[in-house]
This record gives sequence, structure tokens and C-alpha cells, in this order.
Amino acid sequence: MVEEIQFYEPDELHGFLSNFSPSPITLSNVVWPTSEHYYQAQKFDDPDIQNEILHAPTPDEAFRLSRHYANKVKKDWMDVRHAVMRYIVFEKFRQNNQLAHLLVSTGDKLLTEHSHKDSYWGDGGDGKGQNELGKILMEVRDYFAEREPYNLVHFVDSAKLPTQWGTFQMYGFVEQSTGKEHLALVYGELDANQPPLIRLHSECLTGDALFSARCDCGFQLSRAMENIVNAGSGVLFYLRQEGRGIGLINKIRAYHLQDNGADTVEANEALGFAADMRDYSFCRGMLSFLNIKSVNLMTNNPRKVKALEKAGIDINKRVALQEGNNPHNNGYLKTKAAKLGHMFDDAFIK
Ligand SMILES: Nc1nc(O)c(N)c(N[C@@H]2O[C@H](COP(=O)(O)O)[C@@H](O)[C@H]2O)n1
Ligand SMILES: [Zn+2]
Repeated sequence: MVEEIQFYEPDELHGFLSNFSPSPITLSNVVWPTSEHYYQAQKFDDPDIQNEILHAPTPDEAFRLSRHYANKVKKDWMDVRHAVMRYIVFEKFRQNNQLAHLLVSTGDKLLTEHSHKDSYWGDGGDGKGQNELGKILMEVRDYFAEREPYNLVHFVDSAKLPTQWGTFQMYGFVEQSTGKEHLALVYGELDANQPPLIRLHSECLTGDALFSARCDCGFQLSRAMENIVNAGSGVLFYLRQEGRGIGLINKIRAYHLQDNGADTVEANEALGFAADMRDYSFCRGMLSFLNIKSVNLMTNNPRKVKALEKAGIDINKRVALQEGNNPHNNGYLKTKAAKLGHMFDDAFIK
């Protein structure tokens, strides 16, 4: 059975699908507060009426005004209204990344405007209406669903994550090509005009959760979260790429080889893997969801810098994250510098 999403009021679940949802759309330097404002204004040739509808304080008022001027609606309106609706709904999502991601995240569910007032755009309340708005939304969804960055990850849900440093908002994503589950922990309000402080942190169960001193991961993770909170805002991306992409069990095998004298690169290669198997291209989907185009990136790893640049993300600044050097990981850190190009100060790994 096909699953269905019914929407109507903008403040309800899936309210972003409604034309009444507050999603400004800019057309020829004019900012329309909602798609409803634009749609209602197009019924009229009279620029004064259009302007009055443009400046209506709410979409309900824009709707009311169109009824008030019903005798002035242009002659061919019924012929063009569908094209007008399709155009403005497409623009609403094209101009707002997060909404386009949310739309794609509805998958292949049937989208229905559940309106007892409207049996053309909606289902008429009894399910017998034409649901033309739902059909347009599904068309627009098909368009974005096959394009990057919308097809890289699907956003699933979001919740608070209180930590010892402060409360983050945690966003859960599924990577489309692998099914892996990734997180973005957002702290504070992101300013669209300021590059946020971010960290792309690859999962290390042993370092992040089990206090391992064999690597620097756990130390970097806590410092990155602390730095983000101290900066007032930022994002920690927690990427499920355990063991530089070889997985936890293979990492144990690699550790075993290292216990017998191999370094971290030799161990990966002895197991038949490249030194670093990670691919960061899907991160573009999460960054796009959060509307991030430029970042201050906490990393010592040149591959992360290159990967983000390749994904079209501007690196405004690289911020070093040199943490946790200890007798158990000193050799590992030196190999990361010598063989993987990690950028450490001499004083840090001496
Ligand atoms: N394959 C492998 N061998 C080792 O010896 C390791 N210590 C790891 N650790 C993994 O490396 C990732 C973190 O590296 P960066 O600091 O981001 O360069 C993380 O996935 C660890 O699990 N892997
Ligand atoms: Zn680690």
C-alpha cells in the first residue's frame, strides 16, 4: 500500500508543503513572503492589486484579498493557473535548500493537500478531489530527487543533544549510496553570512567511546565540541567511517598488525586496503541541508580540506586541532604526518 502524507496547516507536521508556509521567494528582486502571496497576486493584471497582495501581512490575507477583487481576475486565469502554481512551487524549493531536502526526504509517499475547502488543488476533504497541488509537489520532488546534492543523503529527524559543553541540535541523515547513518550536531544559530566553525569527525569507536589512547580521535572530538560551544555556534559532523573507512573489525586486524611492528599505513595495505578508504562527497548533502557554503574547518588532515573543496565548499580557514599526543600514539601521529600528510607543528609530535 502506498503511504500517504496529508498536509494542510503550515504549523502542522509537513506544513512546509503548504503554500501558506513562510518560505520567502525572490523573483526579479521582489520578495514574496509565501508561494500563496505570489499565486494569488498573479490572478490580476492591475499592479495596485498585485502590490496590495504582495504586502498582505499573512497568506490568509493574500487569499482574502483575491476573493475581495474576484470581479477583476484576468480573463485567461483558469488557463494559466496550473502553470503559475507549478512555477512558484518549484521556485519555493529551488530557492530554499533545506525545504528541497525535506521534500526529497518524503521518499515516494503520496503527498495530499487535505483540504475540505478545495477539491481542485486539494483532496476536497473526502479524498475525492484532484489534489493538483500534491501532484505538483511530487513532480518537483522527482526533479530534485535525482540531482546532487539532494540525492546524496536523506534527512530523517532532529532532536536535542545535551552534552557536558552545551546543548546541540542533532540531525540524522542516511547516506543514499551506502545506507550509513551520519549526524550533524549543530550548536547555536548558524549565520548564513558567516562561515561556521565545523569538524568532520570520522567515527572511531575505540577513541571516541572507549577512551583509547592509541589514536588522537577522542581528544580531538571533545576539543572540537568545546571549541564550537566557545565560538557560540558551529557544527560537528559525525561520520560513520570507522577505521578510515575499513570498519571496526578490520581496524582491530590493523591494530594487531601494528602491535607486531607495522605502522598504520602498512597495516591497512597488508590487509588489502588503501591507506585511507574514506570518501567525503556525501558531506555536501548535509552541508547543503544546513545551507553552509563556506566553513572554518578544524582539521590537520589535508584530504579533508581537498574533499570539501572538491565538493564546492569554500574553506575560509583551516583551524588546527592538535590534541592528545601521548606515549601510546606518538608513533601513529608521526606516521600520519610522514605518510598521510597531516599538518602538525613539530612541537606537537616531537
Ligand atoms: N585503519 C585505521 N588504522 C589505524 O591505525 C587507525 N588508528 C584508524 N583510525 C581511524 O582513523 C579515523 C580518524 O582519522 P583522522 O584523524 O580523521 O585522519 C577514524 O575513522 C578512526 O577510526 N584506522
Ligand atoms: Zn581513533
